[in-house]
Amino acid sequence: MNKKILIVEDQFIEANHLRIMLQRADYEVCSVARSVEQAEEIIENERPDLVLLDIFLTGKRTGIDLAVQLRETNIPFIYLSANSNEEVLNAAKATHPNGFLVKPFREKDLLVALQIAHYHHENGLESQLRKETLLQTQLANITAGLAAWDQKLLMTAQVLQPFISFDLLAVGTSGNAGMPGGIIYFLRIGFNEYQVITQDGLQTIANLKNGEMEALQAKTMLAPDIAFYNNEHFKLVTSVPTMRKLIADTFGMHSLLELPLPVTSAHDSPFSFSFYSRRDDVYAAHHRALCQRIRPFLQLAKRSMYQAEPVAAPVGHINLPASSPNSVFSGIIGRSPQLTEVFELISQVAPVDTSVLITGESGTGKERIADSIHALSPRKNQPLIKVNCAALPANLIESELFGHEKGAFTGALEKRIGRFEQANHGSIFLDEIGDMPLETQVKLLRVLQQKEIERIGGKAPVKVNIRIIAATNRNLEKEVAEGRFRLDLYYRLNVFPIRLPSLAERKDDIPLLVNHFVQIYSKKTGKKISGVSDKAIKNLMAYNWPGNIRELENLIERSVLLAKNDLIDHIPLPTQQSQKISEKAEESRLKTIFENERDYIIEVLKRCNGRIRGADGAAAILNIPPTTLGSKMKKLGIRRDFSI
Ligand SMILES: Nc1ncnc2c1ncn2[C@@H]1O[C@H](COP(=O)(O)OP(=O)(O)OP(=O)(O)O)[C@@H](O)[C@H]1O
Repeated sequence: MNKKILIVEDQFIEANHLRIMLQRADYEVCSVARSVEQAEEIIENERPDLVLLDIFLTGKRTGIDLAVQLRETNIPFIYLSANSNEEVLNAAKATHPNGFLVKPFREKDLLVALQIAHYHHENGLESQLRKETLLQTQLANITAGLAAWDQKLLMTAQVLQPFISFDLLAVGTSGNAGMPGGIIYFLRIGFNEYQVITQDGLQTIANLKNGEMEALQAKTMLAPDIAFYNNEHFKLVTSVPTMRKLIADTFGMHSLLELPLPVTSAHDSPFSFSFYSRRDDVYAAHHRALCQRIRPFLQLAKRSMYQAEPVAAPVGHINLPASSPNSVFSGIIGRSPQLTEVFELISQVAPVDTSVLITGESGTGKERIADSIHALSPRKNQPLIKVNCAALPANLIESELFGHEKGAFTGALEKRIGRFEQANHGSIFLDEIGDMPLETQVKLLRVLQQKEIERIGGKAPVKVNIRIIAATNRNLEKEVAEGRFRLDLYYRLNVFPIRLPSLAERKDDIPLLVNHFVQIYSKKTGKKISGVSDKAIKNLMAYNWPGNIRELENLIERSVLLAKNDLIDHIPLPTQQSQKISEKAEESRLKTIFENERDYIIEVLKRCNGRIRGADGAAAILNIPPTTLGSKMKKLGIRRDFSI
C-alpha cells in the first residue's frame, strides 16, 4: 500500500513541487495544509503515515508546535526548512524529528529522507514493542516468584527504571490495609543501585517530629488516574505541604509521574507508584500510555505482595544489594546521575544492532563507551575495529576503510582487506566521524544502506554484517547546517545518540576518578601513594576541566610521578586565574617536559591557524607525521582549536 503523506507548507509553489516529487515516487499525498490549524484537522480525519513539515507557517503557531503533537500521536515527521539558524535547529531537534531537510534540497535527498524516516519509525516501534513484552514477562516472573514483598518491590523498581527513568520511587499504600510497611521509597544511588528508605527512615532524613508525617500523608490526595507533572505543574503540586512537597524538598526532585492502581474491592486501599526525577520536564504522554498498558501487570504484582510471607518491615534505611551490572562498566568510573543515565542508555542499546552516535567533548570517555557497548553486545566475541577518521590521510582513507585489490592504483602492490571487512560480524568504531571527508561520507552511507562494501578496484560488492558505533566531539547539526556533513548520513548514524557529559557537568565524580587514577599510576610506578588530600580534591573540584577526564588523568599521572610523600597534598592546576595572578612565579618556575611540549605544540598550531596537514601545516613544521601530531594532541589534551 502506498504511504500517505501530509505536506504542511504555506508556500504554494514549494508545496506543489513537493507533491509532484512525491507522486512521481508513488507516494499518496493526502493533502496540503498551510497552517498548524489546517494540519490538525486533516490529521484527525486522515491519519497520514508521515508529515513533511515546514517550520515557519501562516498563522501564529509553527511547525515545531505541531511536531509536539505528532510525537505524542506517534506520527513520524520530517522538517523542511530554509532556516539553518542554530537556535531553530536545536528547538526542532528537541522534538525528535525523523528527518530534517534543508531547503533547497534535491528530489533524491527527499526520497532518501523518507526512506530513512520510515525505517527509523518502524524499527523504533518494533524494538519498543519487543522491550515492552520483555518488561511484562519480567513483571509476571516477579509476581510468580517466592521473594519477600520488599524484595519484590525492589525488583519491580529495577525493571521499571529503563522505561520510566526515576531518581526516587515511592510505592505502596497509605491505607496500610494488610500491606506491610505502608509506603516504601527507593532512592537511586547508582546504576541499578537503590537505597531503600522506610517511612521511619524518611521521617529521620526529613527531620520531622512524630505525627508530622502522618499529617502530611493525610493531606496528600492521590490523583484519580495516571498523571504527570513537569515544570509549572510540578511547582504547583509541590507548593502545598503534602508528601509530594516533602519528597521534592528533601531530595531535590523536579518532575513527578503518578500511577495509582484501581481499587477493586471494599478491602482494597489506594496503592500507587510515584516516580520522581531530579530532571525537569522528564515525563510525557508516552509514559502515561505505557503506565496504562502495564497497570494490569502491576495490579497482579501488588496482589502477590499482599500474599507474600510478611517479613519485619525494614527499620531506618537500608541498602539492598542489587545484582550488579555495575561490574560490566567497571572501567568507567563515576556514579553521578549524569553518568548513570549514560549507563542506562548503553544497557538499552548494547543488545540490539542499532547504530550509535556518541557525542561529547574531547577526553570525556567516548572510546570507553564504545568499548562497553561492544562488550555488552552479542557481538562481543567478534572484533571491535577502531578507526580514527581524523587521523587517516584523505588519500588513503578509502583504501583503509574499504580495502583494495592488488594493482588497483599505483603502489597497491598487495590486496588489502579494509577495516570494514575486518570488522565483519563484529563492530566498527568510527571515531571523530565529524572529520570524515564528504566523498567518504557518501560511501559510508552506502555501507549503512546496502550493508555492502566495494574494495577499490574490486569487481563485485562484498556483503558485510557490522554494527556501527560512531563518535565525534563536533556539533554535527552545525556541520550539517554548514554543508560539511551529509544530512542523510547524520540521520542514519543518529539513530541512538548518547551524549557524554563533560567533566565540569559531573564534578561529583572527580574524587572517585582521582582515586582510580592514583591507584593505576601508583601501581605503574611502584610508588605507595595512599591518596590525595582533601584540600587538593577541593581545588580539583573548583577547576573547570576543559580537557575533561584525559586532562585529569594526565595531571594525576604527573602528580604521582612527582610525589615525595604517600599523600599527594598539592596538585598544581593550569587555571587561567592562577596563571594570571602568579605569572611571575610561573616564569621562574621550570616547566615540565609535558608542559613544554604542550605549550610548544599550541604555539605552532596558533601560527598555522590550527592547520595540521600540508606543507604549511603544524605537522610539517614539527617534522612529524600528522597522525603522530594527532595522537600527541590527544595525549596532551589539546583540542583542534588549540585550546587545552
Ligand atoms: N569514566 C571514566 N573512568 C575512567 N577513565 C576514563 C573514563 N572516561 C575516560 N577515561 C579515560 O580518559 C581518557 C580519555 O578517554 P577517551 O579516549 O575515551 O575520550 P574521548 O572522548 O574518546 O576523547 P577524543 O574525543 O579526544 O577521542 C582515556 O585514558 C580513558 O581511559
